[in-house]
Amino acid sequence: MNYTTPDEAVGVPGPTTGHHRAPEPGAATLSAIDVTLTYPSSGSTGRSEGVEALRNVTLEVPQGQFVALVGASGCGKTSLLNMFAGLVKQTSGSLTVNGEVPKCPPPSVGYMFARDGLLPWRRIERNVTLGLETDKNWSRTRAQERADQLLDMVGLNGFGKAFPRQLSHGMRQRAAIARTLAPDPSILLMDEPFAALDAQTKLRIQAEFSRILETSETPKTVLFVTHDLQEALLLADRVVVMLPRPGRIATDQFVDLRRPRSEHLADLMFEPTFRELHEELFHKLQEGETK
Ligand SMILES: Nc1ncnc2c1ncn2[C@@H]1O[C@H](COP(=O)(O)OP(=O)(O)OP(=O)(O)O)[C@@H](O)[C@H]1O
Repeated sequence: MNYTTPDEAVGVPGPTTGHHRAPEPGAATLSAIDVTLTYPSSGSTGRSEGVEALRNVTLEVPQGQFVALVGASGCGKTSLLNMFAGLVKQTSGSLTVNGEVPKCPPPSVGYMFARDGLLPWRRIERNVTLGLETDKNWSRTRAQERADQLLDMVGLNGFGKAFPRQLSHGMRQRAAIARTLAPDPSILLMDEPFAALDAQTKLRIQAEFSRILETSETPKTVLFVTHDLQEALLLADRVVVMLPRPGRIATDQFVDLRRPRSEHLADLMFEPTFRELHEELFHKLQEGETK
């Protein structure tokens, strides 16, 4: 899999990047140019004015790149993901996926939430094939083969006939990864997918996920929301730090750690580059909290 180098990254905004090329609207796989999102006022919350969730956000993710979004609660990370998924429309600015206004559900996009979202009455293999059932290109036999292959890939060989309740949390999360990958989406939008896992399981699944991306036949473009700065640095090509009230981008940092990451994920966090980036971005996040 090819990863875009910092010089190839398109229109990376922010004061710390040193990239000053003006972004071409729609050139990247995921493109948000000067996007503002204000949720309308709601009588139920007693607010007369709307909530400005995002202000003047410009974010371009070229094909095959992995971008992690980090930032305090309420800085608009999920809102941005939802806009790329076609679930929410921006108030102003331009936002495209593969050069087009995102539809819902957008083709070639896999969306994974923090909760595994598995259907409890379906066996694991039938959860994995869920997204293939309405697609005429997938016969029942091929879909079953795909489920077997993916369950094997995420280390759940032999658990296809189990129900979600019979699996541990980490196993269900891995099944959810398999389900997200089943239709082979070229774009992955992931909202804290590993947040609820214990540290050891998380590291294992992160390495597994990295390996899946590294060995994928087609390049995957990933936008990944996390509160975990370590996770962001271990997995991503770029880490984007967002600040709240209103949500905006503070820093867009290229992560120059060696690849493939999956082989030595646990070791990377002891490398000087990792520590320096961690410290720098940690302070950025802290600054945001205190403003
Ligand atoms: N449907 C909605 N209607 C009104 N306001 C909303 C809606 N969804 C989100 N908001 C507001 O928009 C802002 C950004 O929310 P969002 O969920 O995008 O932030 P976040 O960074 O993902 O937060 P967290 O890290 O806690 O998940 C918050 O102030 C939130 O209250």
